[in-house]
Formats: sequence, C-alpha cells, structure tokens
Amino acid sequence: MKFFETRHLTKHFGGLTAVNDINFEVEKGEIYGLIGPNGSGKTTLFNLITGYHPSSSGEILFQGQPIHRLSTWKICKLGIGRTFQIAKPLRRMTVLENVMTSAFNRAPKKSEAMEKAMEVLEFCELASKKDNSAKGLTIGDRKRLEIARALATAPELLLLDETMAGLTPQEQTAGAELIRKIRDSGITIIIVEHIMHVIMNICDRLLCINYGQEIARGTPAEVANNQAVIEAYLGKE
Ligand SMILES: Nc1ncnc2c1ncn2[C@@H]1O[C@H](COP(=O)(O)OP(=O)(O)OP(=O)(O)O)[C@@H](O)[C@H]1O
Repeated sequence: MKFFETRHLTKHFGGLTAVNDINFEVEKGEIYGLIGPNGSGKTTLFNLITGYHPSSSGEILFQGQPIHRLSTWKICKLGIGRTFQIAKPLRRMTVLENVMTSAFNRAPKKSEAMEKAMEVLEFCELASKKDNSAKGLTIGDRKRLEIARALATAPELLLLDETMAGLTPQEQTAGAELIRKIRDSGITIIIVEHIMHVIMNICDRLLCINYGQEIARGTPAEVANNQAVIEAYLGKE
C-alpha cells in the first residue's frame, strides 16, 4: 500500500484548468517538494488534498483510502494537517490558546489539549511566548505558530505552504531545521516553497508543475538541471 498518492487529479475553475492530470506518490518519512512558478497550481493541489476544493476528476489516496470525497475535518482526523500561505492566527487569543484549538482535534478534554499544545510549543521553540497575544508576533513567530497549529492536530502527513516566505536568512535556516526535526519525529511532509536553496537542501524528491501540469520530477539535482524547469522559471532564450 502506498502512503500517499494522487491519480489523474484534475481541477477546473470554469474554463481554467488549475490542476491537470497530476499523478504523484509520497513515501512515508519523505520530505517531498512541490515547486512551480506563480499560479502553477501548487496551492490548489493542497486545497484538493485537504478537501477545501472538490476535485473535478481523479483520485487522492491516503494510506490506501480514497479521501477525495471527504470533508476537510474528516481528512484532518485521518491524519493530514496543513499550514496556509498567509498565516491567520486567532488574533485575540494567546499563542497557547491558538495551538489548543487545534489540539482539540484529538484531545477531548481541555487538560489534554493543553498538554498536547505545550508539547508542540516546546518542539517548535515557542513555549517561552505561550502567553503572548498572537497579534503581536513577528512574521517568523507567526509562521512558527502556523506550523505549531498544524502539528497540534497530530498529523501523519503535513502539508507546508510557503512557511519560509518573508523570513530572514537566519530564520530560514532555523525553519529548515524545524522541518527536518518534524520529519525525524516520524511525520511525512509535502512542502511548497519558492526559496530554492531551502527546497533543494531539505527535499528528498521534487515534483515541478507549470500551468497545472507536471513538467519534471526527481531528486533536487535532477529537477534543478531539467531544461523544462529552467525554461519555466527563466523563460526560453
Ligand atoms: N478559487 C479559485 N477560483 C478561480 N481560480 C482560482 C481559484 N484558486 C486558484 N485559481 C487559479 O488557479 C491557478 C493556480 O493557482 P494557485 O494559487 O494554485 O497557484 P500557486 O502555484 O499556488 O501560485 P503561487 O506560487 O503564486 O502561490 C491560478 O491561475 C489561479 O488564479
């Protein structure tokens, strides 16, 4: 049984095909990168996997189970968590309360949710800010909180959507370390990221899409040297 796969996954928005016949598999324990120029369909792919948009056709299987007709909350319960490109914490709540709201996905009691949230905050090195209001956080900490909220749902597969955008080089290095630590804790990762040196360093394999379609796949070195990928990013000579 494959850990995660899509088969002929397609999404039309009216006359626009945002995701066009995408087939890929992710093995348990991998960091799998999804790259492509702006508007190529990466976030739409995440929205299909997590049930935010219904697919037009094709299948998504998680641990052998079809999930493409399930609601967002059922997909989350099955063990797929995600972050959003634009982090929107619950601004009037503290950092701890934000993470607790996600922990309630599996922890029915408040004390259990708090315990899980604290464990995640320690893991993400945010515990010292647990009582801070979410609205006062720096971009770096807001991105970390976004990851912490996703981790608190206890996912087996975590989708990270541009968690490095807007970070300083030092924060990017720390962010990459956190992503590796998440993988080492047993969570499989699919990551969308535009910062190429990060993606090339942390991913085991990559899929590159353009206009919703696959243009290349392979190891970071294979994809970086692929002519179609170079042209998609830089244009033809
Ligand atoms: N809800 C929607 N309704 C109509 N069109 C949409 C919708 N969501 C996305 N699109 C379109 O689908 C295409 C793919 O968009 P998507 O956001 O998935 O790209 P992306 O690769 O994530 O881009 P970026 O790297 O800029 O975040 C774009 O042309 C976009 O305008």
